[in-house]
Amino acid sequence: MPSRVVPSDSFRANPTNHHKFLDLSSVKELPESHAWTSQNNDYPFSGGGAADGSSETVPIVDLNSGNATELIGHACKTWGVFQVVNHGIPNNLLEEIEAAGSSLFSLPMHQKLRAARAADGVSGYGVARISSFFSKRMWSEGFTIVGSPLENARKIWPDDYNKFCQTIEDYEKEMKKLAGRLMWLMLGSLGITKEEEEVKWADPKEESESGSGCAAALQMNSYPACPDPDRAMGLAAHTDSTILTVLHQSNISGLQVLREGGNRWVTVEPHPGALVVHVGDLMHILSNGSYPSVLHRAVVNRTRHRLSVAYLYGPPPGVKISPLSKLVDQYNPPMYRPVTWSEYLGTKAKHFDKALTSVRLCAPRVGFVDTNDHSSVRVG
Ligand SMILES: O=C(O)CCC(=O)C(=O)O
Ligand SMILES: [Fe+2]
Repeated sequence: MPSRVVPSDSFRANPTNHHKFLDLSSVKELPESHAWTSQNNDYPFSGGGAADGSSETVPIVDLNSGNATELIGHACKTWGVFQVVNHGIPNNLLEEIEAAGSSLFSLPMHQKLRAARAADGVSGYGVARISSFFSKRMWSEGFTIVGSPLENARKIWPDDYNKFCQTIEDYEKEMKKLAGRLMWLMLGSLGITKEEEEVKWADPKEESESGSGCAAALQMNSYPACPDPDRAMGLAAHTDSTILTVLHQSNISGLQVLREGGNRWVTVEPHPGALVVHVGDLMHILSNGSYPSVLHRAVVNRTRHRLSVAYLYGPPPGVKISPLSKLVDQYNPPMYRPVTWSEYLGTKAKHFDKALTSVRLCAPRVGFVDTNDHSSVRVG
């Protein structure tokens, strides 16, 4: 279990479970409430991967390669996302977490609802957290774990919660190590080392047994097969409010990222054993705008149930995140004001796609493409 949890008040600020639950796996025709049109999203609705005639794909980085730092830095600058292989997470653990997700989401609705996320709660079963910003509903369900999964797992499986909890615990432990390693590779590529006083909070030595004091949450997502996938949206376009996110997707495609320039969605094709890494908004701030936080979404398909598990990695509570001073000089003033994770989550819950702009101190330099200005995304 992560020893510290995500500051929860800000999650509470955005109650999203007010919708009535619909058992998506039993619906034979797409209801109007779930039918999206171009008015619900300003970005090109179709496209993604080979179908659009482009061969451009999200970079895959081998963590064993001698130049992993450079490759990651380049991927972060140009895409804000990459896949990693040879990441050290055992395959059987990836299979186990997927099986844990399957066993949870395939339960009858009444059983999942025993752990429904309360309107003012942080953990549990419910609709996507960003739902309140959209007038149409998404074709997905989720289960959020902040801190121990025990309480909710017990509600769902009163006599049989151990296996689920053990898998979550094992997975989070491994993810924490990997996320820390990835963060240092990302920062290393910007010339930031563990010696820097400013990033001492991220140093594993700062906290004895369980790695750094960084906090995390686990988000399990389920996208049932959909009778009309071209008009449905699994998870609407967003950036993650994290330092970075490590995403495990089942071997069914659905994740798409907006390519720099903002006019093309590219599918992140599942690659055997690979994990997807997103640059989050807080890494964008730390890098003083060098690394864009990737805008992404999940689309659905007609025949197969897709699962994903996102490990949302952030700084310890109370730590102020601001552009690192090594990346700031008279020509590159700090683009953002300092924020804690909790503060930023509160801002995101209020301003959604305008959250980064709302903590911004100065506009990007002339000639610098602001890949993080998503304010043209129409919400709700
Ligand atoms: O299901 C996916 O591929 C994306 C999930 C995601 O973006 C999230 O949980 O933040
Ligand atoms: Fe995401």
